[in-house]
Amino acid sequence: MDMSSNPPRSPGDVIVGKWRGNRYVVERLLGQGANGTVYLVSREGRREKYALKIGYDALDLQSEINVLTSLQSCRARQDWRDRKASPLASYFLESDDAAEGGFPFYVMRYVQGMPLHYFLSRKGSSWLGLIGLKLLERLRGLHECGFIFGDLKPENIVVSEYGEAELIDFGGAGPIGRSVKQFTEWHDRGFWNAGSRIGDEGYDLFAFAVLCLRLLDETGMKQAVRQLPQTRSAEDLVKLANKLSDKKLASWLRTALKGGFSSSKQARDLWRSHVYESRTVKHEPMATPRWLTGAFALSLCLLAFTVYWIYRF
Ligand SMILES: Nc1ncnc2c1ncn2[C@@H]1O[C@H](COP(=O)(O)OP(=O)(O)OP(=O)(O)O)[C@@H](O)[C@H]1O
Repeated sequence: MDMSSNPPRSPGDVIVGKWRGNRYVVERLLGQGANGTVYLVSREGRREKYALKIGYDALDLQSEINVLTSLQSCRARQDWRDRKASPLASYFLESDDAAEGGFPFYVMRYVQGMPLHYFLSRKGSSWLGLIGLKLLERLRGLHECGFIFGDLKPENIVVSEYGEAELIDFGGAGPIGRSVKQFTEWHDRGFWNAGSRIGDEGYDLFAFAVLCLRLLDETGMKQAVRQLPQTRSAEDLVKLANKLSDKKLASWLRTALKGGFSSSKQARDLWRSHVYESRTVKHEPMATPRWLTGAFALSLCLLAFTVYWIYRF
């Protein structure tokens, strides 16, 4: 079913699920991409907000829903095993067909925040250590469930005010071992002649390394991308990594670009010990500034003089 002709929804419109009967009130448009439109909605009569996606193509949307439901049950198993309630367990809420118009849609957790590149340009790149760690944790969880994310790029990462990073848009996600179905050139291993487009853990780690380079040296990336397709290689990216002042980060990126990590768990552990912990700002005790010592001495003299002046009379 081609759903590109679906009319845009306005605030106050109600989307009713034909099979499950839930009613969602549209609050506003959250965003529009190549695959669909996402609205901020609430369940009629309730306060919680959700994100509701209407796709342009029913088959594409269905495959996204399939990935999300498989992930959901895998995460439930992981949480049961780890005896914890992961916030990700409730990422996917439900899918249904609209009672009016018949188009399929799905409802997911509303991730409040801003895309990664906005966040870092506002707060500074020193946050990359923490956000990178969270993202690698998300990727590891996904890989453990047998999926790769595929289309990892700043636009598909939302960061909350406090630095909580979340992946959105699972349109490019698919089972490990299958061809990556959706990717963005800059982040794609195949584009850099650095490996196949068959999804494996290294594919996401490569895309993650490019993401870091893009965020830290956008100019260098733009130059590297201008190479002729046949001469483009991971070596161009390694050169960019070598120019970074953070040598531990550079070394992590080189390993990811060369496909040197045996798993995303190993990549995550190394990021934590080498990049995150060494980037954490250490609060050194501050030396007292000279002017403050001078001002203190002056006020002591003034006090002594005032005391002397009072007792003289
Ligand atoms: N769960 C969510 N919470 C908050 N905002 C969201 C959520 N999901 C999507 N969005 C917003 O909607 C936009 C479009 O959604 P999405 O990326 O899923 O669409 P797409 O058509 O698959 O995009 P693309 O062209 O990048 O593949 C996102 O860029 C984001 O701003």
